[in-house]
Amino acid sequence: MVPLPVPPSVTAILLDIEGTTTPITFVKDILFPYIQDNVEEYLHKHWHEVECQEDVRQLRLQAEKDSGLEGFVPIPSSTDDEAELQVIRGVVDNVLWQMSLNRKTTALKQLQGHMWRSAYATGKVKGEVYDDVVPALKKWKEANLKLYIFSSGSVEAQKLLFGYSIEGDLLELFHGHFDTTVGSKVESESYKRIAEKIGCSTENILFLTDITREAEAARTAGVHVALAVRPGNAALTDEEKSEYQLIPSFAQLQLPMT
Ligand SMILES: CSCCC(=O)C(=O)COP(=O)(O)O
Ligand SMILES: [Mg+2]
Repeated sequence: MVPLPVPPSVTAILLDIEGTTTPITFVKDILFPYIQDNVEEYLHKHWHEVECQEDVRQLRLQAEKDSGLEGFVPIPSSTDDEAELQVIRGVVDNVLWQMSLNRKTTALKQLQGHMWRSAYATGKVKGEVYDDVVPALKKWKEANLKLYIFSSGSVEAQKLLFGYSIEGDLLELFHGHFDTTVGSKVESESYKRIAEKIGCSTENILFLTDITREAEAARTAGVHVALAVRPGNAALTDEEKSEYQLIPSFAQLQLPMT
């Protein structure tokens, strides 16, 4: 295992989830099918609740932006009671359409986070993390590094995954969580905003992710980056392999003075 020295300027480690702390298969084979199988029932059950109506309002706002996209599925806008079933059907179809494209819209991610609550709370689902993750996070925290998550999954979804993980409640390891409300993961500005919110410079942050476009955006902002190479992640080109530091395991990161 080739050690990767953490630059001495780094005081915070920012972590992606899917493909970095957690297998892509957990998201694709467990979390997403849970939404696809339960979204219709969930909407019927919670339709008149404030939170659910706010989720639907956000999905409608997103749908207005998406109307020009190929295959776009609209959400009917009737308030008539009789049409309620049709509106719910429209929301279901819109959610399934967005998921078929693996969209990362904030509206979709908020609804998903709310839906996963009961899956985790009832023990139907437990958040998966790779074996090397918890020992490394503990070591980094002991070395006074601050640990943050940046995922397209909503902050609530992130907290559920780590709060109800196969390794127990891991939330105390993290100083904070960021989602797409701070901006897209493929835009440099998002990383500058995160640094501002943490109260540090971008060069004080090391971002670990499996996606080259995210790494590139972070690097452009002045953030240090390394690419997580995990089983089942998308294959990297030779150019990507030569351009980025690669880490198959968090154990590879070597802290200064260790
Ligand atoms: C943390 S919730 C489940 C993951 C999810 O919905 C997602 O879109 C993963 O995105 P990431 O930015 O962690 O790759
Ligand atoms: Mg990822």
